[in-house]
Amino acid sequence: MPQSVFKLESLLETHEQPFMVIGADLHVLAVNQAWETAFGIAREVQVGRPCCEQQGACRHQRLFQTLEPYGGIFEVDGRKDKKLLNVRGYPLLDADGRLYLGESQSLLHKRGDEVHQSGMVGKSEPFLRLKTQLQQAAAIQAPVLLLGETGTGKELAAEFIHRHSQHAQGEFVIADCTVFGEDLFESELFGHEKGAFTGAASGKKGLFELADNGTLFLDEIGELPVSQQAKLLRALESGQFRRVGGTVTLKANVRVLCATHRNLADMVRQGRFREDLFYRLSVFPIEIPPLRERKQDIPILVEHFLKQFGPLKGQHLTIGREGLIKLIQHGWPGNIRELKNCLHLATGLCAGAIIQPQDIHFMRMIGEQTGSLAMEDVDLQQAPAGNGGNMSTLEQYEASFIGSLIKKYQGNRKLIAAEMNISERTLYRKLNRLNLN
Ligand SMILES: Nc1ncnc2c1ncn2[C@@H]1O[C@H](COP(=O)(O)OP(=O)(O)OP(=O)(O)O)[C@@H](O)[C@H]1O
Repeated sequence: MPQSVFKLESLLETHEQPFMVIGADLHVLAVNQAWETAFGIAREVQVGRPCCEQQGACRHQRLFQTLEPYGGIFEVDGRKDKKLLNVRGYPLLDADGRLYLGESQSLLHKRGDEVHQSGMVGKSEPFLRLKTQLQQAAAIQAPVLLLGETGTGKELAAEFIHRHSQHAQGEFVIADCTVFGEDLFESELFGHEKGAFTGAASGKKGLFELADNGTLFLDEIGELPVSQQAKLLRALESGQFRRVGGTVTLKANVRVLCATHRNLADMVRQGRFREDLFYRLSVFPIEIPPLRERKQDIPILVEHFLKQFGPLKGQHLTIGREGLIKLIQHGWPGNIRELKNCLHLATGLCAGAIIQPQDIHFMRMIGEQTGSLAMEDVDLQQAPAGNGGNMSTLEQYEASFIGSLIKKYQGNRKLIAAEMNISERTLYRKLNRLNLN
């Protein structure tokens, strides 16, 4: 494996979704730990295998030809059974300009016994209020709209409601609305019959059917194209739908939960979200507070994540007092996901069994808030004393990666942003931060 890809592997580990890197020869180059856990296959077995059964006539092959990122729902073979995945593929370039394919593969549905067992952790006032609301939501049937910034735990909250509801024995099906373009939405949600459109070689159940007697979680509902919103509303109101190309009306007993990081009420005012669907979905709105407003949860979250990451190092990990203070002083724009990723990286960088300040690196963002909680409000009792040191390679790595794209595209930001699959605005911020302007 080329040296630069080897370095990428440590970045893969900060990815909480199953993630795979495929080479231009259509063989698997790397997978992360989340992938091993989701599929029950060790990386030693998977690395070096062909990318998929239809190798050569597959989505991976197409990406190497077109360089176009893709998204959608695909069926793949797991160790025990076939699994439905929400897939996103991106072209990746290493520092030497070599092209790879990175694919995130999140499981679309989880049976009761697969649903997150580790649960939600927290003990702050805002967290306990949230938990009470989630318990109330689980006890009734009303549609729930989970609101909150990215990484605050909306998906985990939806799982919590599912697990504590009367639908707990059914499936928990996750539909990521960001992958449904105009064409995909109807066939993915309601299914299609054989021959319904070009490429429909066989009939397929939709997510509504898969979630029968369970819960359908529509994540990022604010991203659903307006043209598709009426179709969703119709199905929610009648509880009935038809597969694309089908003549039979189907019914499914589904609890629907939605989440968004957007202000849907504003979107309604701007005509980007249907008012009738907004009222239908937001009967019980639940706001998930950002981490900066519940910093009292940081010590217990740190302990929780270090318990998960310790075994990766074969060690019981703790954090030094200075390290914990550094975490508490940060604003956490990426919320709990950012904290988790930060600790994952710190686990890798930490030389001993105690995480030190120099092991902790933040992704900096412009306009970041620091939070209003005073240090003395946070219980530091559990933190042992720490010591010092230095280092940071993550930003250098990012800078050299972007530098190679600047060279490749002669500074054309549109093309660079497209290749990195980020907005031009985000690229602009990164360039400023990394002094690449
Ligand atoms: N209270 C919590 N206790 C433990 N882990 C948590 C908690 N809240 C969130 N997490 C973890 O943080 C990560 C992000 O959570 P989640 O995916 O639910 O956020 P989200 O709000 O749905 O994010 P996005 O809007 O970007 O999809 C996950 O790994 C989740 O397990």
